[in-house]
Amino acid sequence: MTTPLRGLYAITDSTLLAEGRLLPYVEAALRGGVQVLQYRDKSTDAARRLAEASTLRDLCARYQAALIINDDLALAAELGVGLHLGQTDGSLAKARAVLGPQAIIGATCHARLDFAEQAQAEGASYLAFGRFFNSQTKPGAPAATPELLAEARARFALPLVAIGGVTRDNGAQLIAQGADLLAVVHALFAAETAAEVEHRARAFQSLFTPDC
Ligand SMILES: Cc1ncc(COP(=O)(O)OP(=O)(O)O)c(N)n1
Ligand SMILES: Cc1nc(C(=O)O)sc1CCOP(=O)(O)O
Ligand SMILES: [Mg+2]
Repeated sequence: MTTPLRGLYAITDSTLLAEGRLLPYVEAALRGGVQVLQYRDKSTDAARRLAEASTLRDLCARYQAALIINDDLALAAELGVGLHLGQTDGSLAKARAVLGPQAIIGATCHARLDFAEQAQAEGASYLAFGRFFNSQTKPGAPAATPELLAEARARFALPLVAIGGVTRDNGAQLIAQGADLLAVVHALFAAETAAEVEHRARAFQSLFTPDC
């Protein structure tokens, strides 16, 4: 079954999900309706990264969500899952050749439509733009405006991801401007309990249903 590239896109954070929170918080997010999960871990502990990502792959499969690995083509290939690449994370065309035509491969485009053109030409599955708002997770990421999304929407048929300081309150305007997926770290996972994560995920998902 193919995961639809529309809805809430949760991204893990090794600080917020430390001390045993990774699995219960991610499972709560999946129960709440997360469609795509990105494993984002900047550490160099390859054994832990493999173990965690492998467990997340099985968890995502149970909820029919897609797992994406941030930055690490070798890990994505080993697990047979998707990959997200930034502008300095290696060749998208090579990743497409290694992972095959069905793999979900995302590309960071910041606020640059020319980066998006390039990513599309190299075989990207989705185009990620941001940061749209102040981000506690990545405060220094280049800024983008919601209007840029509308321009991208007019130009590209690929799914568009909006990232950076996205919350339940500001997400609707990004969807209105053309975002298919809202990528979120802090507003989802900076929670006291797993139950709160599930509640937040449902609230984000409701933005994508017509009756919200
Ligand atoms: C969905 C999504 N969009 C953008 C990014 C940022 O990627 P990148 O610029 O490579 O930065 P890091 O996340 O690697 O710090 C992303 N991870 N996911
Ligand atoms: C990993 C990442 N990349 C960004 C970009 O703009 O490229 S913003 C970002 C962090 C997103 O986390 P939060 O939802 O907590 O702001
Ligand atoms: Mg990266």
